[in-house]
Amino acid sequence: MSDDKTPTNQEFKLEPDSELRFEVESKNEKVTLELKSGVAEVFGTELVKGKLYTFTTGAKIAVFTWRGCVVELKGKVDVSYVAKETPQVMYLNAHACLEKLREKAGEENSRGPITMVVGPTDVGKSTLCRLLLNYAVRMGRRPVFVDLDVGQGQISIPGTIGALLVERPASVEEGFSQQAPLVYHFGHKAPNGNLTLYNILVTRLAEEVQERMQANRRANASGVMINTCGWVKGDGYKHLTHVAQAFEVDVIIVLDQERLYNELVRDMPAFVKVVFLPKNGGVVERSSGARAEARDARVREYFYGMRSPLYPHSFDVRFNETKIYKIGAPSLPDSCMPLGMKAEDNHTKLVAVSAGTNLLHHVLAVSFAASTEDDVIRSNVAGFICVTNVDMERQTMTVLCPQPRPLPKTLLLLSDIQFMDSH
Ligand SMILES: Nc1ncnc2c1ncn2[C@@H]1O[C@H](COP(=O)(O)OP(=O)(O)OP(=O)(O)O)[C@@H](O)[C@H]1O
Repeated sequence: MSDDKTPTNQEFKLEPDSELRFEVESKNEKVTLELKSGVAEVFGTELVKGKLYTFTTGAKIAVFTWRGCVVELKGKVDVSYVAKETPQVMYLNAHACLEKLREKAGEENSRGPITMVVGPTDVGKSTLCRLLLNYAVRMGRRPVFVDLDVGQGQISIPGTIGALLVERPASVEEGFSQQAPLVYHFGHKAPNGNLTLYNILVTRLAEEVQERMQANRRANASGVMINTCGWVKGDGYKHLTHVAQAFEVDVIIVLDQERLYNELVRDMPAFVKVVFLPKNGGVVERSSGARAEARDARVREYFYGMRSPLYPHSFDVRFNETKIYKIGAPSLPDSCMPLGMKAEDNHTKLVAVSAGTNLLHHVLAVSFAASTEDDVIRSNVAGFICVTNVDMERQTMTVLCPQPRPLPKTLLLLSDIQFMDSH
């Protein structure tokens, strides 16, 4: 293992069935990867020989080869080593089993496998979803990717859940293409921020995904891959069983935790296949600081792009031109609630938010709901804006917005997610 942090220009010869793992940690660092010969892939996406792939600070990458290859890394990597022991063959077997179910679904014109990947934090759930989706799409499938991880998800920004039709393998550097995802606003970075709302949104997303799949035969036979949060104990476990029920899952892949595996085998109906897979030893544990940075980076990416830059607009909006709401009022004991209402109802209550400094640096979701008459909670969102300045004297706020003014005349939903625009 090398972690001397000196600039490197290293060539690695990888034996079949091994992987090169590396991390870029230093600030403002760029590392390029090039496949010199042989065949290799990064989380299921094949590398193109001679193409330079650039990775920046925070990247934790594994280059895996089935048949052997030579790769070169240029730049300062903080960690780089070759691992011969990986669970890749088991992951490939899982893919082969899913493929069988897809073939059967194609022949019978029925629904392909609905697979959910679960496990504690930092076991490689997102990476396994990406790998299995990439393998599926490389076989000509069009699976749907559902990301329920509101903290470290791969679709849209933190504080949301969403779905995406995967039509091509993920880009090695940028992940899956974010064209036209279906996104619901949750507003918290963990499901326990409002579990009642989270479960409602999961049910809503499941219904919508099902509907859209029925209209697309190829996607229907390809099935769904669901990524979940690493919250697996107590209420966390209950929320997983809710997801399984809402999506009517066929397969649950449990990464790393035997206890969770046994609980699910015990509690799931017999037709749900619960499979245990070991985690890849290369998966990197992330501190809460690193998680917060990753969330920040996702919001920045939403507004400013990643490799191909985006140019968001910044303009002033008068307070009286906006309708801002928040979902969920503070909890009250049942005894304090009006007759016939439960404390839970408060969690889904739409509360008007008066504009002021309370909005500063907050992300606001632009809902498709035009008024409170609509089903605001269950409406998906068109996009996001961020409040970068508040002027109480002029009663205006400055917003960062992907589109030029004016803001659509729909409701704005306040999120707990904050973003400091340092551009
Ligand atoms: N084989 C590997 N070698 C090196 N790094 C890896 C490998 N597999 C995954 N990683 C990295 O480890 C980190 C954590 O992986 P991942 O996000 O898949 O875990 P997770 O279980 O989904 O995490 P979370 O608990 O946040 O949902 C990611 O940065 C990923 O790029």
